[in-house]
Amino acid sequence: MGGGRKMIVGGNWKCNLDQAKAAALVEQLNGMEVGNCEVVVAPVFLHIPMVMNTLKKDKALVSAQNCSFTGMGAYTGDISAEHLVDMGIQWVILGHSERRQYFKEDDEMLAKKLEYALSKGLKVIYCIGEQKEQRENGTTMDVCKKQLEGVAKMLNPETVVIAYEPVWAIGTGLVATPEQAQDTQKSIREYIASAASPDVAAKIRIQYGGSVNGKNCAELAALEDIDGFLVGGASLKPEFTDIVKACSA
Ligand SMILES: O=C[C@H](O)COP(=O)(O)O
Repeated sequence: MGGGRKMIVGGNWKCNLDQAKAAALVEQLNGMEVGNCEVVVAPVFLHIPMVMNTLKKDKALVSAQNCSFTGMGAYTGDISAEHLVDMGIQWVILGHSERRQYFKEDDEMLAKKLEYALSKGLKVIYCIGEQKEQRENGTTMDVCKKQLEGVAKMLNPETVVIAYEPVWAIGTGLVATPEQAQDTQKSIREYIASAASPDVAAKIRIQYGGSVNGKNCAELAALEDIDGFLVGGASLKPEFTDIVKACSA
């Protein structure tokens, strides 16, 4: 939390929850204190209309977890940015490591997705982060720079949030130490200053993601270059409201 940037917390529900559980979670979210924190939650596509109809907009907005690199057309199984906009959705998560790993989305495709989504007026949480062996062999920033270089000129602080998610920390309980998270996010901001501009770097929000929970969030939220969180597992539980609270001061 630093530089006058507004904190933003995302709840990425991934491919989880049936309708009844998603509805119960919305009920909890409707009671949370958000203060000055911006909150978005990303249900599975099929649940988005229900969540949009029941989630109070002064608590959280709804995000999609992905969208196509194309517009509408003959692309079986895909969902375009135009569909999201038509549904009143304002946010989309792009480049999550699970999309990179299981669906083979590479930097080139993700740059196309980002460009297309932004051109249709969506706001984007754009995910980057290194694998375990890359952390161990000291190439974390090489990886993050490579993931950012093709999109650096598209980084508008009004419409893009970066989510730094070390892959080894996702769903493992191995949260990055405050030093690892702060040092990496500071370096990411320095890279953005050189690849985009110092003004963009100062204003763009960088979330941390990877095993954030109700207990470790406060220490991480206090760090200069952490502007919120992208939360997976804990976003499905009541403790998500504690994470938002830690970012709401
Ligand atoms: O999008 C969220 C991240 O993948 C973090 O997931 P996690 O909080 O379950 O580690």
